[in-house]
Amino acid sequence: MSRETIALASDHAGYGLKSLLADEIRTLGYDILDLGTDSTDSVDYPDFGSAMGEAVTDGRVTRGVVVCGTGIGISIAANRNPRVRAALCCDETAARLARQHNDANVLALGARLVGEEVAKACLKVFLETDFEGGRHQRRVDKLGRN
Ligand SMILES: O=C(CO)[C@H](O)[C@H](O)COP(=O)(O)O
Repeated sequence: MSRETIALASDHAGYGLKSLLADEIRTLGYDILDLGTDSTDSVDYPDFGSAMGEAVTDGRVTRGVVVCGTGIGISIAANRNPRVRAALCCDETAARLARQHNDANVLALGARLVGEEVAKACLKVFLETDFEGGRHQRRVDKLGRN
């Protein structure tokens, strides 16, 4: 069976955490599509949130992770794409519920706000938790029509 590819995107503030999460994603048994940025040189988070939206829309990936300083800007940028349901998470519970209730397809993290261990825990839960469907499916369907 082929391995799922998980896309990763960050700005300069998220670059370090993105690199760490790339290793973690491979360890968990997935492949990586790295959409940048590639260093801590200052860049603009909308460019990378939008790159994630394009990767989801054109089918290169079904899930991804975005990181900036707070996770706020890059999640706003990613969510401008109608195919993206990016969830900004600060703990494992949020990451689990983002999958179970919202069928989130992009995990957003704030590198300046969450520690590395919390970020790795959020990632693992995000990748390994299924959408519950049922009443939540109706609500997610409505998101797609807005
Ligand atoms: O968190 C962010 C957006 O929500 C950015 O990472 C942050 O604004 C970058 O700031 P600076 O240019 O001062 O490094």
